[in-house]
Amino acid sequence: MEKKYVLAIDQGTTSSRAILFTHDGMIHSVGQLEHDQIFPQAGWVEHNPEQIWNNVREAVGIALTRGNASHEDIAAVGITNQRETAVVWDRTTGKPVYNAIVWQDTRTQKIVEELGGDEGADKYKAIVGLPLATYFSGPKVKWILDNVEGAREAAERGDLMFGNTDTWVLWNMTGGVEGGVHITDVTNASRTMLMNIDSLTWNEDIAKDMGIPMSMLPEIRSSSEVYGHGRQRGMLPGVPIAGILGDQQAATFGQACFEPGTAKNTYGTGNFMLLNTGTEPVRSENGLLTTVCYKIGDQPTVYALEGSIAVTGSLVQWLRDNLGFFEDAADIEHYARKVKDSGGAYFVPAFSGLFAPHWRADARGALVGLTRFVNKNHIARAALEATAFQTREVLDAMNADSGVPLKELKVDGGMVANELLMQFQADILDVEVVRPKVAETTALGAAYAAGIAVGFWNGEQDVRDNWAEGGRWKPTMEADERDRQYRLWKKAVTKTLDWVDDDVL
Ligand SMILES: Nc1ncnc2c1ncn2[C@@H]1O[C@H](COP(=O)(O)OP(=O)(O)O)[C@@H](O)[C@H]1O
Ligand SMILES: O=P(O)(O)OC[C@H](O)CO
Repeated sequence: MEKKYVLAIDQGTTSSRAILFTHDGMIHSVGQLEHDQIFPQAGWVEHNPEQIWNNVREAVGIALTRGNASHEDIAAVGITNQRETAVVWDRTTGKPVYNAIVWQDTRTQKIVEELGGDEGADKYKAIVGLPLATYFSGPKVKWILDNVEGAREAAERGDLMFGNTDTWVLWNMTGGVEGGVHITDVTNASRTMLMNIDSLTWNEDIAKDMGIPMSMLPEIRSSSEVYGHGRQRGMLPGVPIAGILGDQQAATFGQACFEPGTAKNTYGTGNFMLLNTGTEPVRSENGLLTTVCYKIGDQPTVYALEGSIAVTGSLVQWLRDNLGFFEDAADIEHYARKVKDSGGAYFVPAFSGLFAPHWRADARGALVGLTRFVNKNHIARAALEATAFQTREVLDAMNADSGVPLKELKVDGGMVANELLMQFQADILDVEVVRPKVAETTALGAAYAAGIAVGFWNGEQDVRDNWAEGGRWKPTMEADERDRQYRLWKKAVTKTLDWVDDDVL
């Protein structure tokens, strides 16, 4: 029977999506379920891995039903995921020993400082391409082994497994305790702080420093090959699972950023800009991460520089959920449009400290420039502008590292529906901003990786051919005004630094 679709599973920070894609890269059907955001204390963010797995299954069921499709129509499954979020589970019971610790969680601050010692944040940078920070999986695994009763002993006996959510979903899909495969791909492994960025193998010395037994670590594979098949009792019996990419790398692939010097920026819970740097890892001098972009089968590994911003869309959620500003995230545009500017207010959402290019765990959020003139509309606008300013900081770092200014920026993710933000983004960057027709590039990238592995697509040229422009914003702001606003933004950032003392969370 001829296969009609590739199924992508996008296990994101706020929801899990299942999407069936047709051969021309169009969406056929979607299933999507949100999961709980668990905040046990200030700075802590957790997810329930069992809820995530249940949601993934249900989302797949919905996508199949809505698409009037069965497993027999599906050529392959690709998995993409929120990266760094760490799950530790028991290989004999299949039960997580603790909730997943999410990438935004800052509880490992002390662990990170202790690991760095006199050498500080750059201790492992030459090996793994990353600064020591709470963001990455390794310190989160150490926290679980240090703090969950019996976990370290169980890990040392070889009973525990670690994975980002790609690995957790794949293990369950392929049978769980009944023979599930324990595998991750190079892009996810490059976010753990445990993988040597040049050799693409686990670094035993760093794992030892973090007290993580090697037996917990999944096998590292390419981003596009058959890892296993859907379990017989599941919804996808025998279907090859053939692609894994961290969600930001998947979006880069789905946006056809295959040439060195091409970049995309994804606007979701946070923002993540990736610049393809070719087949050699480039070390940043300006606060960016060196990461694996993708590896297709046995083709050469492609690397990227990444600027990760922790809080962008989640600031919109925060205004909605914590302050009750509006009912729906999209409504922010309605309020922001009521005013011509932010009325002098600048909102620096350093809720998880500041990520790229600052890497300052001691920062906390601040709303500055307030006068009695400022109202709800100005704050809504300042929140959107914060996303654009943070992106400018990252783009400046990328231009400085690469020496070649970016000509245009491809964008995707939930926030790019916001036209006001897109125009302001082009204005503040002084670069054209381009949105593709299919904005679900994350899921699409994972679908391509899987479809290429099984011959459903021939390769990168198919991805290029399917990419189509959906919208473009050109800069219109005067240079003086752009410079003035960006100068004030940078001043606002300085107000957030050095906030956290030992007795402040
Ligand atoms: N029209 C909009 N304007 C501004 N922000 C939006 C809009 N629509 C969605 N968002 C924000 O985008 C995020 C969702 O984007 P999505 O790409 O689905 O996120 P993720 O993959 O991180 O879960 C949410 O944080 C939400 O607040
Ligand atoms: O799930 P998203 O889209 O918020 O992406 C999360 C990133 O992978 C974190 O590094």
